[in-house]
Amino acid sequence: MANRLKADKAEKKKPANPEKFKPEKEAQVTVKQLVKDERTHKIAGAFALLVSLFLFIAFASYLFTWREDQDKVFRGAAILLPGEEVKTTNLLGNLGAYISHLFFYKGFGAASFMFCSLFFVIGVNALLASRIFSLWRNVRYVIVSLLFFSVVFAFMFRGSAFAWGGAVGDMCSDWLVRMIGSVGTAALLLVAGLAYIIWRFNPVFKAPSLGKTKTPEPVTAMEGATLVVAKEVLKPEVIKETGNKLKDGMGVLKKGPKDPDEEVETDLQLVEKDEPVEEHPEDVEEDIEEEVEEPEKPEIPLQVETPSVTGKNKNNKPAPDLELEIKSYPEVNEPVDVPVEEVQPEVKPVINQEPYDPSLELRNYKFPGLDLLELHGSERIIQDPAELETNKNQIINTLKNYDIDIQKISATVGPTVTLYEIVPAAGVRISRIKNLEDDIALSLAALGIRIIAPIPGKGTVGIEVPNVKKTVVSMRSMLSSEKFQNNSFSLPVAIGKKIDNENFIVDLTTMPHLLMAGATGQGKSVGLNAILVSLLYKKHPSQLKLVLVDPKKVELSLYRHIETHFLAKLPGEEEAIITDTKKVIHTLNALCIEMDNRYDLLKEAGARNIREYNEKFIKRKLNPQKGHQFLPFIVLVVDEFADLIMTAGKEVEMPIARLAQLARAVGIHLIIATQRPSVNIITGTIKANFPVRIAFKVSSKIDSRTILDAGGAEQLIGKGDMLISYNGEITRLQCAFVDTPEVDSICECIGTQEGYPQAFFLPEYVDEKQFEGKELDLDDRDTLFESAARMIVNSQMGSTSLLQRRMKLGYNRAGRLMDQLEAAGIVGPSQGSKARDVLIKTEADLDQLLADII
Ligand SMILES: Nc1ncnc2c1ncn2[C@@H]1O[C@H](COP(=O)(O)OP(=O)(O)OP(=O)(O)O)[C@@H](O)[C@H]1O
Repeated sequence: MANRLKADKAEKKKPANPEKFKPEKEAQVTVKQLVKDERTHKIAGAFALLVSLFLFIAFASYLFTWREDQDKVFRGAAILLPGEEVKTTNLLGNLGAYISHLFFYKGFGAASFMFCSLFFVIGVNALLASRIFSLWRNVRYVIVSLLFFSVVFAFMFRGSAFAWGGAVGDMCSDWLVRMIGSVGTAALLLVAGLAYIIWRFNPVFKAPSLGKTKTPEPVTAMEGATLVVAKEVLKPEVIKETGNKLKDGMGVLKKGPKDPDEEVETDLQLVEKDEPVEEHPEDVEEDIEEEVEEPEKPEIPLQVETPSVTGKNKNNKPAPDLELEIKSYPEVNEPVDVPVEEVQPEVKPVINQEPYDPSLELRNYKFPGLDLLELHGSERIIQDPAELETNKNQIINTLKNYDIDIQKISATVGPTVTLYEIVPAAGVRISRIKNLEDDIALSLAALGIRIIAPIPGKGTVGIEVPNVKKTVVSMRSMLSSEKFQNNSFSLPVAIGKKIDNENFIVDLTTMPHLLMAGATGQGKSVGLNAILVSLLYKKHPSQLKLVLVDPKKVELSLYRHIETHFLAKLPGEEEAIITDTKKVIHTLNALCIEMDNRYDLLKEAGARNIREYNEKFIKRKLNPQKGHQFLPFIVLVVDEFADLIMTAGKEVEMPIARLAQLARAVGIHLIIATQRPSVNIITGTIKANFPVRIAFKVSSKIDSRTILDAGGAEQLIGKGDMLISYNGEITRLQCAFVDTPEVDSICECIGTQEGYPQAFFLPEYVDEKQFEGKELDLDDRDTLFESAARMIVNSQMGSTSLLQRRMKLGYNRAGRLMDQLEAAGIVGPSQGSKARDVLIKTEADLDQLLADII
């Protein structure tokens, strides 16, 4: 890799004559570079494996040939000299016999087989250029086992001619017997063996219950309890080991940097896996520190972190609650049905005292299973030590060219990019690095480099470099995560993964609206699908209604199957998914009416928001006869907002702005996407009302500023790489990926189940302009005149707002109807804020009156 670096430099100088590079490149390789070269490591690895095999065969053979060869090998290394006549019977000849003799007879006896495992571990790690096994833990095991087993064997086979315990075992065993006698030695060895087993496996001992004495709950009930107990009774270092052990069980190994035993000897050692786990995003974390060797070109240690899924386990100590998260992982493989919170298994007669159950009408509704989603490739983050090393060196050298020295550099490997976090040397001003941003990006010359100087809240500089091999973040792994399954969010949406692998799952109600922009083909539609799918996995049809606007006519059409379950539309409309601009205006205004109506309901109920209102309704504190009803959340999704603004301008912008300002409290949330993030589309009004904004890759810095008020989105690398501005912070995420066939099968799973008789109706919106200037004329009665009259007579309440709510009308139309009812003599004149008197008392009288005037 060092050669490659040099070659790169050479290329820059003499691009015209590549023929000449090779000899030059070869000539410049120094011993140090050779030692660090990955090819050297591989050769060393292969050699170590060979040694392991050699020892194993020689040792095994020694078990059978030692007697014959013993007198020959006693002659020492001389038997290895050329011209020596001695011939041993070991399968690996004189060398095999001599080495076995050294290890067995003069060393550790039969325990010497442990050396084979040590060389095997070294060989595999070096050959595969990754830390398949933990070297230092193996070294520890080998040392302990050599000592323990050599003593045990020596003690057990004291009279045997074969060197079961070797010289070391014999010596220790004899000493112990002299000190504490045979019985004492046997007891000590037994206790030591047992102590190790307890330490390693932490078995649970249950006391037999005595009579009626209450014994505490067995801690074996769950692993978590075991860990807690272990933590209480063990020393800190034991706790650490236990934590590691438990993690190891899941194929994850974590190194504790503060343990001097575990200081790492090489420059870049990244992932350690005891057992590879295929399908889970893993927590792998390491700290690697190294001394600065040469003052002129400091070797700066690179800390590599692939932090925990929660991202909180950054100090390399076993996180107390980590185990719980890990325990939830296996569910990734299995279909996990989203808990059906409000669906009751049995049909119970509705008794007024019982809480109201909004899901009762579709009580057999089954939430889609996770098996409908796919795992797109392995979720394991791919770390290439060579890539990390090259990038590290390039960053250090580039900054050095600008006279910027570095104190420390660490790397966090994310699904798409790696964040190199730099602590500049004392005296280097971060603003200097900021000013050199473009030059540094140019020198690093990789597509998609983003420099964050400084990283908010830290005195460090971040450089994000795209990974050569990127990991797709599957929707399935997001939705099966503990954080998604067990949150109390009203509208949970799984958006993607942060660079530290933490799942970015947020409550849409807290956003409360979302603006998404990005050039075409960069992952917007996938992002919208990810949000919609998250909602469909968590919400019952009674709790959520979607208003889908799709001027492009293709992106959201998949959702037409769930019309009678989840979609809302204008009464009288055929299609639930709105594609026509004129209808969009009607729909937006209908949503405004719905919002006003909901505000009226909330006011009457004395509730501050939809949650309080629904709680009261569920507790049957609100009278449905007075127009109260359970209010589902409504999410409006507009895919391609630009088309609408271009054709309808203010007519679209105004209701959207009004909804964005006011609709949150009544449970209406907007998600708006556009591929043209220019200032005439994302106007000041829109921006001011959408505090949470997502940018996929855009074509210019100006576009990025239009969306995020900051640059950066032009440097993203596409395919779901995104920046989200949330709570005033800009975070880079890899958007969760859900493919069209997956969305299709989810919609089909929902669509084939029993739904409501029709889609959820939004209030009717009639363009008020059409009534303007018209005389009140009973011959020109509103089409709803008769039903309005019946409703008023039945309820005996001459209230315009009741008319609005029950019949889902706008204020103007309801007012006009009321005037017509007055003209017909059904209600009395307006009495200010009080309801009008109803002059017709029975339906029979009304029939009479209607017959007269029609
Ligand atoms: N999160 C993701 N992970 C992996 N690949 C992705 C992701 N998002 C998008 N892609 C890839 O990019 C392609 C384009 O994505 P998508 O259709 O969402 O783009 P778009 O921005 O909606 O485009 P348009 O505006 O033209 O509809 C997808 O087909 C997929 O191959």
